[in-house]
Amino acid sequence: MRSAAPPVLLLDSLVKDVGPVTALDGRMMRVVAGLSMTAHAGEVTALLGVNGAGKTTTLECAQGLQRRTEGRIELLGEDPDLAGPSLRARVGVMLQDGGLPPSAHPLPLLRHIARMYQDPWPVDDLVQRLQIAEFARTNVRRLSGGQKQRLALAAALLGRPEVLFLDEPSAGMDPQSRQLVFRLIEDLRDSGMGIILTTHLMDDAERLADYVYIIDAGRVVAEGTVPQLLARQSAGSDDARTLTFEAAPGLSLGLPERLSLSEGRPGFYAIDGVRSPADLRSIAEAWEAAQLLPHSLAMSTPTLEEVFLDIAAESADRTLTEGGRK
Ligand SMILES: Nc1ncnc2c1ncn2[C@@H]1O[C@H](COP(=O)(O)OP(=O)(O)OP(=O)(O)O)[C@@H](O)[C@H]1O
Repeated sequence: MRSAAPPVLLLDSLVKDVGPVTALDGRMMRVVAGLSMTAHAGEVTALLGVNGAGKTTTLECAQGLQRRTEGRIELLGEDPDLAGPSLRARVGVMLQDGGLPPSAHPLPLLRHIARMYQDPWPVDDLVQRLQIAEFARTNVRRLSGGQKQRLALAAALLGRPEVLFLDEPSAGMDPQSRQLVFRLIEDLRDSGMGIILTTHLMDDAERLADYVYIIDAGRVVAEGTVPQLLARQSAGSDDARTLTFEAAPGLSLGLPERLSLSEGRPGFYAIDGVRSPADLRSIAEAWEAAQLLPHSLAMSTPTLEEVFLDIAAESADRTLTEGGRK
């Protein structure tokens, strides 16, 4: 169940047109096409979508960095296009390209930004949590992508924001930096901050997100908690598993209808819909009837990546059908 408290961000039927676009003979292009979502305090809300799905544009409209074409936006209860500096001070933003001055050094930069706030987050604490000391003597221009991201995150947190926007937070990060940043995001969420992030990485969403919106062509095509989205793939049951095994190519098995056999690469099989030990017995009986002992076998639950690919394919089919009907 999602929190009953008012959302920290509400988007209602958001539309954003950009252009005029030369490739469209000077017409406008609809990048966000009626998108609705909410994000709550103490939760990580993830916008998941392929490159170009409209995630960054959506969040830039939400932050008041781009003007919407239509729809309603409430950020901490205010319209970001009409709000003054008091709203900005309650919102932290970490942009994909960092947005940091290239000639600055990390510590003076953080101290300078901290002075803009009445009660800033102590710089030393952020430096320690994000291990910034190890690159403190390097100017922004020479930092690696992951180091820039860590510095940008520290800068976004200095004002102790109530809402934090993160655009692709793990882009360019090595596994250690990613762990560091993810642990901090989890601590921030547990302390009650509302965190909204975009990503096209399923692992990031699976690890961090309390609620996921899957975005395609500027629209929400699926939403839910990660377990809810995974259950969707298993025909509504959280318990269904897939049994994969290797055997000679071109096999056919006499399985009950509820168990479906597919062959991916030749000789690599998957049986979807395995829900009980009785299903395993049916599979073993089918193998026995075919005098087959698999070379290897494994049981797994569907991954968010499989769900995402499935939803993306459904969405593409729908777009084609709708296009065909026009
Ligand atoms: N001002 C603009 N003029 C023309 N096209 C634009 C403009 N702004 C965005 N787009 C296009 O709109 C689409 C959505 O862009 P957006 O950056 O919001 O996607 P995204 O989901 O954040 O992608 P990524 O994961 O690559 O960051 C893209 O195809 C982009 O090229």
